[in-house]
Amino acid sequence: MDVYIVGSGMTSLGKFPDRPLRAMTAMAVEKALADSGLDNPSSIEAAWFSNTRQALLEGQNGIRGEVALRSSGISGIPITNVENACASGSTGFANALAYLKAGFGEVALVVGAEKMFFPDNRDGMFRAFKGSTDVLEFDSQIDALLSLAKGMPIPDGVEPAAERSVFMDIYAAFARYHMARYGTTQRQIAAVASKNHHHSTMNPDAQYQFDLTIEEVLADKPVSWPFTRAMCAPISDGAAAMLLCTGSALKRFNADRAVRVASCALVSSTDRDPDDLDNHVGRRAALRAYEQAGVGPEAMSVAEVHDATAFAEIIQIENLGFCPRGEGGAMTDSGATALGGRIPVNPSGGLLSKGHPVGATGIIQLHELTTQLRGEAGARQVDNARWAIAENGGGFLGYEEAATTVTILGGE
Ligand SMILES: CC(=O)SCCNC(=O)CCNC(=O)[C@H](O)C(C)(C)COP(=O)(O)OP(=O)(O)OC[C@H]1O[C@@H](n2cnc3c(N)ncnc32)[C@H](O)[C@@H]1OP(=O)(O)O
Repeated sequence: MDVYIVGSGMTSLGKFPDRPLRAMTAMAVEKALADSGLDNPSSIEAAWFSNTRQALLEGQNGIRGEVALRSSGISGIPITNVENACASGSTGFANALAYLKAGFGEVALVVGAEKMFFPDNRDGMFRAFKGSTDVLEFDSQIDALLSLAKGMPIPDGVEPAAERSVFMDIYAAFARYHMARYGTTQRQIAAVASKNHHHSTMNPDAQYQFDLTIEEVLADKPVSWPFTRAMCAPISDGAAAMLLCTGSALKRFNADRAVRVASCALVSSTDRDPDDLDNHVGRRAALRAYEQAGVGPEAMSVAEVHDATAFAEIIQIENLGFCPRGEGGAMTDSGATALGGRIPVNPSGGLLSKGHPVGATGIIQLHELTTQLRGEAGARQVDNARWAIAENGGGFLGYEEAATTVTILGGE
């Protein structure tokens, strides 16, 4: 059974100390409903609500979805709260898709909302990231990662930032491993950041809309070597919402603007050998999504990948099969992943520059791809976009993200 995206909306992203989670949720839902042509939510049969940190930072309880959606007039229907670290948005999407494909209903809503910026609680703001790891095994897992990275030692005199998310250290260790094994350079990692910052100058919803040259990225404040601040996703507030329906309900919406969901593969990490990148969680998700959709990487027109750090984009374009293993840095250097290149990656500006409100990110990526496939992306529009792919990863377990979703849209 085919499922379609028939309504999509997001808030602008940024640091909004005066904007509570409920207000952002209501803004995103209102936009998605308006986009779908519905003037009220009464035909929504089930909803998924993705959020990772309000329980930690605001003492909210476990019924965030029921609470936040009530002000949008959504109640009485099944509402499922989703927490799967930075992959929460796409996990909600995968579950809504399964519900529709199984025939339980015809119209479903997926919402991701996150409030991360608490200027009066900076310590808590950074500490909350650790909740997306195995906190009981954390020290031994970090030690294992650091030993993996020892082939590329941190240069003398480079100090980490005093305040940072633990994920910047985790991704830095992965990056150093990749540098030692494949010769990836810090400059190539900076090139990803420079490209994505340039893309975000064309995205009015992006948190940062300024250009940064590779030299400016390299000269920014060190966070965790090889990363500077401009190579790290920022602290962001924001929300996104999406209405999905089955083919049988499509006639109730504007079918011309509907976007088909071709596949969606959610997988979790394994105890793989650290050198066995053929079984990397991102690679396994990509292979499964391509198989379900019946297409391969060569068919893709545009991608949104989870660049929580600039290095992450390098390994994920390898996992998605856009280039051979180890050549993600060289592919970035070639310009193939920039707008106008062979396969533009993160035309939205990516997490690095558009922003990364973690529980909402998976849906924000799909919002961008929906906009691209509809031909409505303005200055950042990818020519003749027909197939689009998103990769959304979250948490840390073993030697990889704890969860990864790859979703393919379009093809009709
Ligand atoms: C699987 C996963 O997805 S894990 C990833 C989850 N997300 C994270 O872990 C978040 C990682 N980020 C961080 O830890 C922090 O944002 C840091 C350490 C990179 C930067 O923190 P700070 O130095 O405190 O910077 P701060 O957030 O106060 O920003 C200060 C200024 O730096 C600049 N800046 C911050 N981030 C960026 C960026 N990505 N690009 C360009 N400029 C930036 C902005 O001008 C910002 O100004 P603003 O406050 O008006 O927005």
